[in-house]
Amino acid sequence: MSSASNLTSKPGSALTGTVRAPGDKSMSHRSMILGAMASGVTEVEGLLEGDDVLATARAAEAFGATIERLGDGKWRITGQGGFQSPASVIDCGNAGTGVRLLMGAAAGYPITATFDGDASLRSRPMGRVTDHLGRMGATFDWSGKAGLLPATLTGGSLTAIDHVQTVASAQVKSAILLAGLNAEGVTSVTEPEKSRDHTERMLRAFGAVVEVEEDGEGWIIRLKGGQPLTGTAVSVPGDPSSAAFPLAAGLIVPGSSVTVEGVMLNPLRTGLFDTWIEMGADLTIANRRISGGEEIGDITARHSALKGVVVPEARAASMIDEYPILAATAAFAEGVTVMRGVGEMRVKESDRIKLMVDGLRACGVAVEEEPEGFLVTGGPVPGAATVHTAHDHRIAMSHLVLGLAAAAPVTVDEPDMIATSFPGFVDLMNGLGGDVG
Ligand SMILES: O=C(O)C1=C[C@@H](OP(=O)(O)O)[C@@H](O)[C@H](O)C1
Ligand SMILES: C=C(OP(=O)(O)O)C(=O)O
Repeated sequence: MSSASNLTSKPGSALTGTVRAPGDKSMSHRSMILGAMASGVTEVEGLLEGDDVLATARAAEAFGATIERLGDGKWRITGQGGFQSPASVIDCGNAGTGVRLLMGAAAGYPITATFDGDASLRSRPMGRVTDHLGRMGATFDWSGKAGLLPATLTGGSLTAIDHVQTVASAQVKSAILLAGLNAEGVTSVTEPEKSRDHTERMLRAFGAVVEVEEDGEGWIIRLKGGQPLTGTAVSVPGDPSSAAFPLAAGLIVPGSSVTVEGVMLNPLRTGLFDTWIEMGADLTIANRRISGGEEIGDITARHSALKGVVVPEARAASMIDEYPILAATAAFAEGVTVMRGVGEMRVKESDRIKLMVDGLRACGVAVEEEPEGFLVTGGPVPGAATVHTAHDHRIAMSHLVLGLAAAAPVTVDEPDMIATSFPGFVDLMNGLGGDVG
């Protein structure tokens, strides 16, 4: 039985068919923020209309942009070439990307803004961004504990910094680069391990010069302050992090064959697909093409006999949001899947290592927890559990997919959070033949 407070997936039927993944969440946030910072009109197609991005759209409006919804996924942003002080608190909801990038963007302007979010966002570390924005000259007032929302930012008169990343975080890099756009001097971010580069790519599309120097496994990104942005057209491809869920069902439910069209294939986002292929997945990518400055393709996943693997730690940044669904598929693999070097999972919407360990154990899967990782041993998956999701969309979707291939149904609590990144998830899965309700 479905209800507002839970959602259940039942095993039994194969999933077949072709679907489109919702628009990429990272690019959708960035299109709203850059569109609001720019002068003139930005037209976006394929925008993810998930709760996180809608919160960023409201924030962009509060900072002075005009935001219009023209149709499904089609939005127009008319920017004023800068931010003004908002009249009320900027509520970023559940979105780490939204709040961290907005803080970076706002820091460059002589304005004051208070940022807040839901209980999950209030528990996530903001110091990783605000410490560096503070070094550039922004100030933060914390109404509660320092480093945790809510926080009031006063920006303007920034000076460029050279920042060397200690964790591979695109949110930290992006916040610093967006602030650097309105700072005196050249801002640089050195990444010993590359993180997703959507901000750099989109800044260029809006007319900024962003220099990238390869440096061993990583790179150094440099941006001169004082560059204006000009509105442009943005086409948002399908989100690989969302495509992962129907594809995972295709791999683990017997008799299935699922195709997801138009999935972004930026190599800084496709670590999960590489890992599945190493596990023996029948995963094929067809029709590779360029759209909106990114390579995209149509991915087909067929039911496969998977084998456990050791996921290279260096791959973590390219699949950090995908470990929960990887763990769900690893539960059906022969042998052990080792996921280490993923301590960042503990500071996402929930402590995702703990939530996956608890959820998989409740479903009868053998799991070992480590401080910075976890190990899943595959085998028959009994299911027959109610899993606590701590309001985390990816924890919910991962266990619902697992339930489609388990021996007995799996229920998750608080399914409304799925709309954070994947509104329409239930209908999409059921349209393929799944039983989620
Ligand atoms: O920049 C982005 O759009 C994102 C970066 C990642 O976070 P970190 O930068 O904290 O690794 C990822 O987990 C998040 O879902 C989206
Ligand atoms: C971690 C995520 O998002 P954010 O950091 O934007 O809340 C996610 O979508 O899995």
